[in-house]
Amino acid sequence: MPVTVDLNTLNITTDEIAESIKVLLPEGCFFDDERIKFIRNFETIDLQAVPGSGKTTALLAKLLILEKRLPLKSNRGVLILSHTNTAIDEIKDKIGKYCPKLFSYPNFAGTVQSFVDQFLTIPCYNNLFKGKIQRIDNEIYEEQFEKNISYGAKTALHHKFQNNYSSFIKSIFVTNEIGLVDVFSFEEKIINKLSKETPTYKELISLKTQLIKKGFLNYNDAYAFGRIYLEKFPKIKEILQQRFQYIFIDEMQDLDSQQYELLETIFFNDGNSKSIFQRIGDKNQAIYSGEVHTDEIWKIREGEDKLLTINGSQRLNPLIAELVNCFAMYRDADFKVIGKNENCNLKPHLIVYDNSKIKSVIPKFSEIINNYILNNTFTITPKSKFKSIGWSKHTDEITKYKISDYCENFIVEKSITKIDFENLDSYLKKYDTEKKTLESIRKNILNAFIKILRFEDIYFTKKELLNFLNQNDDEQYQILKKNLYLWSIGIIRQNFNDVYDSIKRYIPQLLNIFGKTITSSRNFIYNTSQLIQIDESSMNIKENTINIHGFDIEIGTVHSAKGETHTATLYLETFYGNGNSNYESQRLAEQYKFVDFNKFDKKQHIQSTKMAYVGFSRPTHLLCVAVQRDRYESHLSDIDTNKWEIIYIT
Ligand SMILES: Nc1ncnc2c1ncn2[C@@H]1O[C@H](COP(=O)(O)OP(=O)(O)OP(=O)(O)O)[C@@H](O)[C@H]1O
Repeated sequence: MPVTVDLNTLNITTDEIAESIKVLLPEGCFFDDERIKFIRNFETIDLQAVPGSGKTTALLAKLLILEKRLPLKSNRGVLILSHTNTAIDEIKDKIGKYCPKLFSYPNFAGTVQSFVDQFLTIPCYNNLFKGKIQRIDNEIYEEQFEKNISYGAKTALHHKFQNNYSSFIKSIFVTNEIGLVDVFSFEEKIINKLSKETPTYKELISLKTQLIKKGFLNYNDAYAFGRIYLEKFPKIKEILQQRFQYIFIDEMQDLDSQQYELLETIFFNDGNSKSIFQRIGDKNQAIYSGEVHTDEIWKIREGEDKLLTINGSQRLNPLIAELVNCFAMYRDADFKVIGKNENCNLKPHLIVYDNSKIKSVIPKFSEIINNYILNNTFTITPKSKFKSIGWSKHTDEITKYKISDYCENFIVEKSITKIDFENLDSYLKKYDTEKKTLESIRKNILNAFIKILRFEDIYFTKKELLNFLNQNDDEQYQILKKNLYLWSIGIIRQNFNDVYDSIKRYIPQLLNIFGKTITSSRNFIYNTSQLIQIDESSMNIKENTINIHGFDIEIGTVHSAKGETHTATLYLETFYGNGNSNYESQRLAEQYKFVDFNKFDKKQHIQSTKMAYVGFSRPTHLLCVAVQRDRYESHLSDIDTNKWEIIYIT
């Protein structure tokens, strides 16, 4: 018999909760009272909880239940936001097939960036310029900037900003009232030792104006237009509140300040919003985008019942949870990471290696896992994930450890995340080898074509290009489709050179459709890439994965593991920052000894503790941490062996 509850909870029944449990949780698991309280809550609140507490899972339960109440009255919608496309894809993967309405109009599920682009930036731009934005993309923006800046200004700016050149060119914006301004503050851009009278400063104003007018925006510009839109057309706030009745943001801690302010302004509106706005995450896990947030961006709502928490981690076992607890940066009076996963009771393992044995660390991890599989401590299922993670991908000095020192095959940019390569040849080599589908090769060839077209001042997305040909030139459309198929097959069959030659022969034909010939794209088409090796055998190897004992171990950054659940995690300590004490075991030696983090005045220690907090909190069964022997002996040798298993590689 369904039990109904009060109106604020949308009358969610226990049967509906039970149904969501069936979809989301392993056999025998359930949602306890705290989680049910959140699932049933449809008011403006924050949910803050420790890693693996099931925040995302509880949100999914709420969404599954909401699906049954769609469409909402007055055709209002549900807005689901997260930080990365991967996070949104995971939400869709898990509940998409049960929620046909939730993922279509008038609802919207996407990244914060995509929401801002679609609902603020594009309409604002159309309104102000009556034209079309070509692209909102950092890479294409930089490409256009480089193409149009004079040699003199470029040299002066490179000299001035050196490694910060790329962030500098994305930090400028132009307003009619002031001229060159900072893209975030809208205050006049003062550049040290570059007065407003210099040709370079003047060129910056005209170049930036020109790029804006042509519709080449970077991600920061998108927020600037968002802000302008709200200022010029304040009614838009109400329109968006009316459009979306419910807003859910997962991984809230990863928002940067522009995103935070914009969403607050629209959907909280100083408490006067028509929308229900729920923010879900864990402040202690704010490590997004390489820049670890050290300031507090997420201000928790004031007032009783505005903050919900759920206690206990469903992912972590009590021994791992006790360690993770020490790395938390923000802790209220009753804060504690409590491990509720009783499936496995392994202590965290410390792998202590001699310098010369650094390459044996990941194989050792594999061996440890294998032994636990052999003695049935844990079993492999299709969902099992084993991963080695570290913070630093780059260090300036070769003596300082980064992820690739542990595994020389580690590729910093995985091809699946990078769609912009050096030259045409690299597009043909670097397709998504994990999927090994014709589709991923076809996409890459099309990406190369739209880049070539861009070089020649023709701007299309892949879809737009195909639609254009389909509608305007059926013969060429059929030729391209057939070629794409043949080239993709050719690449799969490893006929790289034939395909490469055939594509080079076809390009003039493609450009000819638009009345163009090969000019600015020449180097891109004919140069061969230095960064990649043309090695036929590499095409069948899964990138950043090794397999020693019959199961895959992924290798990645701590950032890449955010939100993930692993069966076993190996945390590789790496060098980060300037000065001394740059490794986790140096900065956080006390926390390895189960002392709560307390270096609140040290920026780099704060960064390290957040990294370790995220990284150490991934596994359900086994956590291994790799520490080089000298650092172990000078910092950690007195750690409690009742709480750690120590394994030496000498
Ligand atoms: N009520 C539950 N009972 C048992 N297992 C659960 C429960 N809720 C979630 N889990 C499992 O716990 C793991 C972590 O869940 P989830 O990813 O939702 O946590 P999270 O709080 O969002 O994590 P993170 O803070 O790392 O983003 C998953 O494997 C999930 O299936």
